[in-house]
Amino acid sequence: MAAQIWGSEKRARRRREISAKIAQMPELHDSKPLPFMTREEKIMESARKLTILTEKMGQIIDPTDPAELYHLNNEVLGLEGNPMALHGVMFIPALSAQASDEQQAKWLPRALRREIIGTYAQTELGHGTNLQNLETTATYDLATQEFVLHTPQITALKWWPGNLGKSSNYAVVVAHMIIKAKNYGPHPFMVQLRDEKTHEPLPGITIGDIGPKMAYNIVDNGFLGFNKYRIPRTNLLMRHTKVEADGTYIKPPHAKINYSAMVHVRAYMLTGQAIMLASALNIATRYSSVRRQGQIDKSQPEVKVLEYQTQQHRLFPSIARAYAFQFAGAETVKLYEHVLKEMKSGNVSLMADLHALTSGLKSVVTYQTGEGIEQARMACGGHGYSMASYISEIYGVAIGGCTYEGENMVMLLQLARYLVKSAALVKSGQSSKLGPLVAYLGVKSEPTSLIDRIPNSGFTEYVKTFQHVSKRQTLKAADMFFGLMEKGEKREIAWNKCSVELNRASRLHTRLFIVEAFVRRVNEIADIRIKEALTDLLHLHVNYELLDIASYALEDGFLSASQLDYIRDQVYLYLGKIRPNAVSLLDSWEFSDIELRSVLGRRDGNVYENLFKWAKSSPLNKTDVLSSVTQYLKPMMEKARL
Ligand SMILES: CCCCCCCC/C=C\CCCCCCCCCCCCC/C=C/C(=O)SCCNC(=O)CCNC(=O)[C@H](O)C(C)(C)COP(=O)(O)OP(=O)(O)OC[C@H]1O[C@@H](n2cnc3c(N)ncnc32)[C@H](O)[C@@H]1OP(=O)(O)O
Ligand SMILES: Cc1cc2nc3c(=O)[nH]c(=O)nc-3n(C[C@H](O)[C@H](O)[C@H](O)COP(=O)(O)OP(=O)(O)OC[C@H]3O[C@@H](n4cnc5c(N)ncnc54)[C@H](O)[C@@H]3O)c2cc1C
Repeated sequence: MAAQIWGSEKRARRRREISAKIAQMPELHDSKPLPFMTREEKIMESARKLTILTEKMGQIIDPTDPAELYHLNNEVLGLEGNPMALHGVMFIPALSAQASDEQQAKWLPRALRREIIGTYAQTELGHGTNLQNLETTATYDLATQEFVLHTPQITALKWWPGNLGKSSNYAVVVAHMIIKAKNYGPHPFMVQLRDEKTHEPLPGITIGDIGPKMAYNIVDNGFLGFNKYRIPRTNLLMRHTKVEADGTYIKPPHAKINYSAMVHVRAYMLTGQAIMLASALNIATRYSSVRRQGQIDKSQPEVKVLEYQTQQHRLFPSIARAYAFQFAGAETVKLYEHVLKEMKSGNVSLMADLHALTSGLKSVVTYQTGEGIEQARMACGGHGYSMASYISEIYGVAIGGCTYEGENMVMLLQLARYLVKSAALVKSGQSSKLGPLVAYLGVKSEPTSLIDRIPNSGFTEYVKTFQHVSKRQTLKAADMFFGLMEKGEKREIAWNKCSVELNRASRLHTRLFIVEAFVRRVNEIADIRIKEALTDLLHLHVNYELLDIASYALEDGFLSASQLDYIRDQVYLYLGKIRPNAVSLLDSWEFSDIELRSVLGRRDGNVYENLFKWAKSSPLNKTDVLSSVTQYLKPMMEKARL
């Protein structure tokens, strides 16, 4: 099963080898539990480990393999981030995709050797989503052949970029490029921020940390202002766009090609989300098979809480989602790598499809991951609320994904644009022009679902039902939009008035894609036992998801009330079937105790003894009487006693 999760037997084996090596290297372990450290201590600890990794990484992993890098990162540095997180996740990908060969030769080896640390600075205090209204400017000075970066007012300060505050000395900065008074829109520039020897900010640069956040507090998200700060013309990233010495602008082959660093993270982050969801569920499911509370049969001893159907209903559909996200994520990364290769050789025809797909997936996956982790926390009762579970940290980090790389609602609306265009093709009889991901929009569906009548259809009837509801909602939302415009409403106003319905279509379309990716994977599996276990999980997934969106299928009678009962019964049936495999389905992800960082989720199940040990190690327990008591509470009580 680990081979299914991680993509191949070799990958699963490599993960085990890497974990085993790390287990033997105490210098790479947390020196104490992260929840007991201050933010400064955590950053220090993380930087300490980073320097060891820079020396020894080659002995542990293949540093050119993103999956191995990511595993090493999760084990050693953890999911709260690190002082170089953006260096690997966005700075290097931005240079790789957007810098010319010559620029790459100059900067990439330095970045890869870690001579310099970089980040990706785009969002501003006043604008993040709406890139067209970013305020930072890069004005070309023809006389000196330099760009002058400037922050015209406080709202134009770069705000949020990870590791910008304190750690990075370089950044890819997105600014509006102005040449001879003409604004060419946002473009990426390579900018040195700090002196390479002293790490002091360079003159003309105001920079710092934006303060603590809900999670991710090892990352120094920062602010940055420019005061007429000059960089050479050749610091504009020029793989796709060029500016010649005389100010001539050569436009890129696709208007949004400079957005590739965002698409990179959107494609890769799905796996990250699946891992976080599976981690939280691993903790909750292991704990649920240790925790005994109450009796189902009063004549019997207390049961493991995992025996309760409500507990299973709370956890198991999310286990299925974690697998589904992992499989959909693997497909998306493959597609992304393909499109990136094509883009490098000038073929940009697949960019729109990739953008639409990653926008929808990013939104649905982060939202449902957040939901699943929160349920996992509650499933652990009181101990879930303790930082000893580590679930609250996982939750805080995971839901950051609902916001970064494009706020979820906004990204769903991006997918909706693509769906509406596709609906227009269907309506104008041009279904043959639909791309493969939306081809179903042009296919006539049956009058009713056959889910309960052809139960062994290999999930075909389920897929058809998802297709039906997605198609219907897409065409309905598109009709609403076109209808408003026909009545004379301006396009943007009409769009806004339909946007809730449009986003519903985007979610349904994305959920269909996730189901299809799960079905595709299960169909490929040769090993009978693995196939059986995953088929059960897929049954739970399709029934649970369908129940969740049933109103869309009920309203036009595609599903009947009795079919809904059938679907509900299937959910209960598969909860019971999955119960014996539940812990194994999560243990198969092979998270080490080092990586999980959870007292509740330990592999050995020795929860209570370790919770007590953990509590005793709390800094508050270093002394029996705190100074807050001697200074304030004791005098107060004494005064009251007089
Ligand atoms: C050993 C230690 C090492 C540690 C490192 C580990 C390394 C591991 C390496 C690899 C593994 C990676 C694993 C990653 C795991 C994930 C971890 C996550 C870590 C957390 C990091 C967080 C970092 C966060 C960063 C950011 O948030 S950066 C800022 C992101 N900002 C946004 O996303 C802004 C959102 N806004 C937009 O995208 C746009 O403004 C817009 C909403 C799309 C609108 O754009 P605009 O220009 O205004 O467009 P319009 O003119 O309206 O036109 C729309 C038009 O354009 C098309 N379009 C838009 N975008 C694209 C695109 N990207 N591609 C193609 N087409 C695009 C769109 O479809 C429209 O087309 P139509 O008009 O035809 O409809
Ligand atoms: C943990 C974290 C890490 C980050 N790292 C980086 C980084 O490394 N580099 C970087 O540059 N940035 C980074 N960001 C910033 C991030 O990319 C932005 O916060 C994000 O893109 C959302 O933009 P915003 O904050 O402007 O939200 P806003 O756009 O102001 O969103 C506020 C609300 O307005 C709604 N809204 C906005 N526009 C529309 C619209 N057109 N239609 C409908 N509704 C709309 C949204 O849906 C939301 O409900 C990070 C953010 C976080 C939380």
